[in-house]
Amino acid sequence: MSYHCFVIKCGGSTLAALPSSFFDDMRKLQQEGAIPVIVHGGGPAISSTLEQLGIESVFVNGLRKTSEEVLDVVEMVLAGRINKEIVRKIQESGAKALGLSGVDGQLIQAKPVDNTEEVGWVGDVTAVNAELIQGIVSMGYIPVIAPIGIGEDGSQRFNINADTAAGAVASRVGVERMIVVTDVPGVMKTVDGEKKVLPSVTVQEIDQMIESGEIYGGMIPKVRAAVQCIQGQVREVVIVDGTVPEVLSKVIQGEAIGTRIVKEA
Ligand SMILES: Nc1ncnc2c1ncn2[C@@H]1O[C@H](COP(=O)(O)OP(=O)(O)O)[C@@H](O)[C@H]1O
Ligand SMILES: CC(=O)N[C@@H](CCC(=O)OP(=O)(O)O)C(=O)O
Repeated sequence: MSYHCFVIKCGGSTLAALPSSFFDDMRKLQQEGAIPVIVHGGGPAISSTLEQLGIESVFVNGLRKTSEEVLDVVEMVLAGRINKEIVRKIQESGAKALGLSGVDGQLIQAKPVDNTEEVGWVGDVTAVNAELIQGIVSMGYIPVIAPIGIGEDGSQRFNINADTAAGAVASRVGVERMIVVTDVPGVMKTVDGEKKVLPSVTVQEIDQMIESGEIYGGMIPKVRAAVQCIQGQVREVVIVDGTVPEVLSKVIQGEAIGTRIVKEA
């Protein structure tokens, strides 16, 4: 795939806070020849809809325990409301967007995770229909992908963590870069009693920080997906705060922003 193609993972933590200028920046980059592919989350919206329905949210190691009932809500919220909200915002900026979930065109094929008895219908990605993504971008549309996977038999749906899904799409489409947009300015570490954003982290530092508990919760699947990506073709993964003005352009221009996870020399 094109050298200029990049995956943007938009976290549910920050979607509502993303200013319209974020989407204007995306349109500008596309006009300049970059090719954005979006994979989005929506964890908080799923949890609040479940709460309205009187269903408790349970997480096992950061993954939502997904019963058949929960899976219906996950698909409804991610592939429905959240996906269309992002499509609308991109269209409002003047760019073309096409929303789909991993079920459509068998975009994200998945199999049950190993600890399925604990977490239920949560999936790991087995294949990505990269040709479909290439087709959509060649027509000038920005693909907006909800992280629902489809099993090999074509009938079973799976709930996939959005960071994991974004990492798999980035690796398998063979993009240059993945930008993880979230609600913190990057991977943070307390040094001499002061919380600082790390400009870059190595795979070894990531392992140590998970071990020590300095990286926890929702940051764990992000750094794990980043590590997986950079072991393939992806050159760098950058974790940034989506509310920083022109954050996408800044990352692409190589400005010192957020936390970069790059291949070690
Ligand atoms: N070392 C760390 N640096 C920054 N954030 C961290 C770190 N460890 C854990 N976190 C948590 O990870 C959260 C981001 O993950 P998450 O809430 O799942 O976001 P998203 O919805 O964008 O995927 C941050 O808000 C923060 O609470
Ligand atoms: C298996 C699993 O945990 N899936 C996630 C999918 C959404 C997601 O990952 O959203 P964020 O990016 O906002 O965290 C969930 O059900 O919440």
